[in-house]
Amino acid sequence: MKEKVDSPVTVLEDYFRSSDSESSSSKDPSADSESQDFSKPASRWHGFLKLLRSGSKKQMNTLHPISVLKLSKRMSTSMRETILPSCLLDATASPCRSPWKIFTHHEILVATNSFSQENLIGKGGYAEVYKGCLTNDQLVAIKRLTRGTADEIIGDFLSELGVMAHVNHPNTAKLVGYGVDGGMYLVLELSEKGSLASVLYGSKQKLAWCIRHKIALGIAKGILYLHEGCQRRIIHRDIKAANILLTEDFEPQICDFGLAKWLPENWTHHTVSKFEGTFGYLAPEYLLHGIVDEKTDVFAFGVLILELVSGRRALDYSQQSLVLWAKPLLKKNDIMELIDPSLAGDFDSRQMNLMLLAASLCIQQSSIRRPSISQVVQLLNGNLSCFKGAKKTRMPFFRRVFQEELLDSE
Ligand SMILES: Nc1ncnc2c1ncn2[C@@H]1O[C@H](COP(=O)(O)OP(=O)(O)OP(=O)(O)O)[C@@H](O)[C@H]1O
Repeated sequence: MKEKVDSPVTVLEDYFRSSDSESSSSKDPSADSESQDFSKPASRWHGFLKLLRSGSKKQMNTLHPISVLKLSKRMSTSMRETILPSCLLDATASPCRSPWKIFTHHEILVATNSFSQENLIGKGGYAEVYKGCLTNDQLVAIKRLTRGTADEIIGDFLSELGVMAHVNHPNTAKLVGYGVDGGMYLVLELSEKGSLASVLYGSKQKLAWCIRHKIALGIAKGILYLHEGCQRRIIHRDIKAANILLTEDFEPQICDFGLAKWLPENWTHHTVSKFEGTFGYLAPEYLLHGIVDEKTDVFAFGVLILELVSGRRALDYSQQSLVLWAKPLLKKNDIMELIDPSLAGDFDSRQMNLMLLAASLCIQQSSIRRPSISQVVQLLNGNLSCFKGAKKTRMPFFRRVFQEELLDSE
C-alpha cells in the first residue's frame, strides 16, 4: 500500500518546494499588481502560475512550447512525464502550437457577461460553471473554482487541468483553454443538453430506452479509456449522473476530473486519508478504508446503470440508497419492479437483461468480484464469454440471464 500518490499536485509540490527559494529571491514586481491572492509569491504555485501567465502577457494565443520547455528542463524525467500532458511534451520536440487557448480575465468577463446569474449553468462543491460566448461565437462552459484558500484552489485547478489536458476521447469532456488571472478558470466545450442528472431528473421529457442504453455504453467506453486506453491509468473517483455531460446527439462525456488520481502501473491501489466523493456512489472499500482503484469507478458505474434503468436517484430525497433498494429485487429476480414505469414497457428486453446483469456485477460488495470495465463493455455489447464462471452464482437473476444468453449464442 502507498500513501503518496503520483498525481499532478504532489509532483508539482515537490518541484516547487525545490525551486521556491529561487522564485522568492527573484521577486516578480508584476505579480503583486495582479488580482488578489492567486499571484502572491507566498503561494507555493507562484512559479508555475507565472509561467502559465507569461503566455498571456506575451499575448500568445496558446501555451507556448518554449514556456513548457523552460519548466520541463528543470524537472526530472519522471516528474516531467507525470505532470506534463503528452501533447505539450510533443510540442517541446517540434515547435507546434498547443491546442489550448489562454484566456485573460477580461476575456472571461466578456464571455460570461461578468458572471451574470442567467449564465450560471451548474454549481458543484468545488466550482461554479457559467455559460460563455467567445468572440468567435463559440459557446463554452467556464468553470470557476471557488472552494478553499487561494492555494487550495490553485492546487485543485492544476490537478484538474493536468488530467483534462491529458485525456482525449469521444466520451470525455473537451478542454478549450484556461485562465489564471483574477481566478482559476477551466474553459470547456459547452454541452447544450447539460448533465445526465439534469436530463434524467430535471426534464419532463423522459429518455427513451435506446438513448439510455447508448449513454450507458458510452460512459463505459469513456471509463475504459481512462483505466486502460490513455497513457496513464486514471481513476476518476466521482463517476455520477451530474458528471456526465450529453452532446446534442446524447453521446455521453465524462467531466469533472477534480478528484481524479493517476495510479502508477505497478500499484495495486492507492489509499486516501481525506474522504471525498459522492454518497450513493461510493464503493464499500473506499467508504470504509479509503481504498481507490479501478473498481471504485466500476462500482459507481453500476449505480449509474441502476439510475438509467429505474429512473431513480442514487440517493433519493429521504436518503434511501438506490443500491440498497435494488439489491433485494435483483436477488428475488423481481426485475419489473426495478424498471422505470415511465418507459411503459417500451424497451429491448435483451438489452435490459444485460444492463441489469452488468449493474448487479458492478455493485457487488467485494471489489475482487466486480468485473473490470473492459468486461462490462463486452457484456453490454452482448458478449458473455468472459463471465462463464459467474453462471454458478446463487442469484436467480444471474442464472436465468446466463442460461438465456448462452442458449441464444448457441
Ligand atoms: N461543459 C459543460 N457544459 C454544460 N454544463 C456543464 C459543463 N461542465 C459542467 N457543467 C455543469 O456544471 C455542473 C458542475 O460542474 P462540475 O461537476 O465540474 O463542478 P464541481 O464543483 O467540480 O462538482 P462536484 O461538486 O461534483 O465536484 C455539472 O454537473 C454540469 O451540470
